[in-house]
Amino acid sequence: MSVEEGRASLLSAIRGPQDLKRLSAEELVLLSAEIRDFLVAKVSRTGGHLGPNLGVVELTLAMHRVFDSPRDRFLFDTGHQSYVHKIVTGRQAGFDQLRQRGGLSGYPSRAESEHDLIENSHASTALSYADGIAKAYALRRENRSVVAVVGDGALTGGMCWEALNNIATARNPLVIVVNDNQRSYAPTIGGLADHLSSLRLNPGYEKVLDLVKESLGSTPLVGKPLYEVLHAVKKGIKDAVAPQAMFEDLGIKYVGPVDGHDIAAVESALRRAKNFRGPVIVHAVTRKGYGYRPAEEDDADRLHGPSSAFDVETGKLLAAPSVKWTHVFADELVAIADERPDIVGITAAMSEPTGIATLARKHPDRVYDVGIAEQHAATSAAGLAMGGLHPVVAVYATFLNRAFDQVLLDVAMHKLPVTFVLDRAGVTGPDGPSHYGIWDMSVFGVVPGMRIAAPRDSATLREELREAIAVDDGPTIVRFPTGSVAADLPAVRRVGPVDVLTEGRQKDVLLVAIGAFGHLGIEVATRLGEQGYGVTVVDPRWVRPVPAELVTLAAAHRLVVTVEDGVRTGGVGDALAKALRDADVRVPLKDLGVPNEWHPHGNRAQILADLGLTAQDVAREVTGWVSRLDEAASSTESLGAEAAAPAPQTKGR
Ligand SMILES: Cc1ncc(C[n+]2csc(CCOP(=O)(O)OP(=O)(O)O)c2C)c(N)n1
Ligand SMILES: CC(=O)[C@@H](O)[C@H](O)COP(=O)(O)O
Ligand SMILES: [Mg+2]
Repeated sequence: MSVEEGRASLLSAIRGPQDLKRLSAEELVLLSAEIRDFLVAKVSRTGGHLGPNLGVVELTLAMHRVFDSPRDRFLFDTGHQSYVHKIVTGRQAGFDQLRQRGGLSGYPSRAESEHDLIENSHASTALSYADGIAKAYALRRENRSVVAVVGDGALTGGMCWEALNNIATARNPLVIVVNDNQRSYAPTIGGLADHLSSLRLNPGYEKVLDLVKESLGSTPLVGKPLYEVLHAVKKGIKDAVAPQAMFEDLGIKYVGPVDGHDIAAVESALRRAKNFRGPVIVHAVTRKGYGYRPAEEDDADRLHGPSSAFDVETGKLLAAPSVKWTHVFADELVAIADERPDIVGITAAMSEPTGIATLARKHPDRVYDVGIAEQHAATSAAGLAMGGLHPVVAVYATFLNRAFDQVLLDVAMHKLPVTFVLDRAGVTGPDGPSHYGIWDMSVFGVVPGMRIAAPRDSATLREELREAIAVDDGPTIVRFPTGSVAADLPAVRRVGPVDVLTEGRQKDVLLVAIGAFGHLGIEVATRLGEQGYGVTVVDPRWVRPVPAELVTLAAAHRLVVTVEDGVRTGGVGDALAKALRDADVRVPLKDLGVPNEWHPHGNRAQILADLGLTAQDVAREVTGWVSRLDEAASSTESLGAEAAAPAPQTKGR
């Protein structure tokens, strides 16, 4: 059988993990190569997390050969590295629709498979889940293994250490596979990364220990003294060769480092871990993008997550480059930082994706990468502000959710000048519900003293970023969506902070188009204008607290409609409705936005269409509402006319 034929037959014969257990060492090597070919072939057409998954092929195969999923539970921290797990658990066919509406999720999905558990794509959660599950199995006396795969990047997240603290004292059997590929997107930062490299660079003290045991001969333990000698030797060796094996000092056994691409070595380590009756870390050293040269040579992020189809030969995206919201932000931030030495940037392990890297290239001493640690990012920003600087914290909108308390009490309560720039705000899409950035205008809108800006295009992004950074008595947020920036949309006039984008001859509808929905608003006004209705479209620019000028504008119209790329519950529409009530302005308000639900993966445009957030759908809705107002008005008029006219003569009563 040729290698190619050999390859073609192996993967196609894998229907489930049981099929892995009968493979020989040679077949496993062939299968690993075939899986890499499969990953590159499929992800090059759909986009997705290629680098992380190329790095866990052998690791995942070894896990499924040593343990028995789904009886034994597999937890993937962040979940972006679960493609191989999906391939060997019966989902190869789904990869043609990876991350597409109705297709395979890019993360574990309980709806897809009994083998999947954690669906949240936010990092650093797996060990907490694992601690809980292990406690449940202990209490229920269920003899099942819990295996958590956590990346070196995810380990920089605080929750991991909260979990390890508990795992150590709970002492339940629990296998923690540290997938140490030395990178998040960029090389993983911090003391932990240094510690892992110190462990990588030292021969595992287990190996040295084995050498000592061999040199002592296979003398059976003849009693306490010899055991104590051996144990003292082991302690000394550990201190000598793994100077800071902090995991063991925490009370968690450490196995490794092991070559994460050597299936036999990983299996051996996992079997030891499986048989160890307590918490154990298996430190697997892997390479992100392993086996695919364009990924291995990608200095930016080892092809961490190409957002769409790419050329297999080069790894380069096929889509023509466009100006992204992120680029506009990054350029303006550098311009501002050039003018103001007090401006510093913070990223949570996403320097390139958020544009902070652009600032770092110009002012390397004024950028801090805190690791995947958004809570720390917020409160260390508070510290930087207390120290006289104005930090700009750039994160994806969804990731700031976990730092609500820090934003509320460490930043806002102290009235500190920190600007949070939320990229990927609103409906995102391919990464599924836990990546939607739809909560910020509601959640952070309630923070006293917080001011939130939602630019509609490049010009307003630059302008509102400057306005935000100029605020020195409290926090600000500037939020914008994923993808290409909208074409500039000039205002016809400005009322306070509010831009009027167009106005009709009569004031039938005030359409409040928030953020990137400015163009949608203009199109809706055009459609309604064709039906004879006058629509004033405004962009508030600063959306929380809602500008008082919106109340005044509303009072002059028959109907107010708000459209926002965020949840309706507690959103801008809700806040404006409250403002109208408080001002006793009795104009009906209809708020359009994202329902407060879990929305599926797909692409942004499709999802917005599914939610009725298109110009055509909004125009149809508004037409219905305003024509009902007409009907009500005309029936009131006719009722009025009837009331004025003599009552029609009726035959005696
Ligand atoms: C709370 C949170 N912040 C940021 C991210 C974005 N993110 C996704 S994967 C990743 C890097 C993860 O690095 P690591 O855990 O080492 O996994 P690897 O990709 O190296 O396999 C980051 C920062 C996230 N998913 N969750
Ligand atoms: C899991 C992960 O890496 C996410 O943060 C996400 O995939 C980023 O996607 P985009 O940068 O393409 O929005
Ligand atoms: Mg990593």
